[in-house]
Amino acid sequence: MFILNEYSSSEQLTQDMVKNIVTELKSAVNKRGVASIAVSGGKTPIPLFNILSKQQLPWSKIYITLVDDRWVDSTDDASNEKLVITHLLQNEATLANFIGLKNNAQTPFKGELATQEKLAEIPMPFDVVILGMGEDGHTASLFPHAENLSSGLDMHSNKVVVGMTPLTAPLDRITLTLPAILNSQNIYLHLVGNSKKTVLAQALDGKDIVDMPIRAILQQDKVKVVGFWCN
Ligand SMILES: O=C1O[C@H](COP(=O)(O)O)[C@@H](O)[C@H](O)[C@H]1O
Repeated sequence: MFILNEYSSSEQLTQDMVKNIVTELKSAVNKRGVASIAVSGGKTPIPLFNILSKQQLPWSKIYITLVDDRWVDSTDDASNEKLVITHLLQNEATLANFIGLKNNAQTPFKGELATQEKLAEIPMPFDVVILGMGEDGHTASLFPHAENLSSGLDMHSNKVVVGMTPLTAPLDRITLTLPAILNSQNIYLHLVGNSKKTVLAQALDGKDIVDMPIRAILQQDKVKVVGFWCN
């Protein structure tokens, strides 16, 4: 269940994604009193965060977490938490409830349980999960051929997060597991650039999830996934 929306400008793409996110979060607050969203890190979502942060929403009823983070301090430039603090938890969105994935454990593997306990505060299912994709076919921090990938993909593990040591990128990570990502009303895949479109075509063309973990998102039938792409 994957559809791709293509845009001729990044401004149009951002506007449309923001419109969809605002609609879903407002409707969730109206229905259950609270809403939740899990966002990606990386460079792609920065313009989206800047505009989303200015929207009039009942932010104090909205819970925000990350789909993944590098196991670094939240003041480190490589931290996705730092990115969210700098670009999303600003303007109107300073009132939002943010729960990060990093804790004080020495490694993400040792920190899994404490993060899972923190995340118990988040209203589930997520109303929106925003995913990105790396040029190696990773999404969140589900990395191709990583030692712990099978644990992240296990639909019966009862784990919300797992540690991950990528073979194709630096730094240990913590990531939402596949069942946690799929426990969402909406999944949006945010892609910018021609090279990401080529990688997407490769992902749609094959079946091996260990080669390209994004396939576990694109080729499932539990949740509709909407792609937003522009060059
Ligand atoms: O490592 C990561 O990369 C992906 C893609 O990042 P981008 O810079 O190409 O947008 C991102 O979705 C993920 O959250 C991040 O940790």
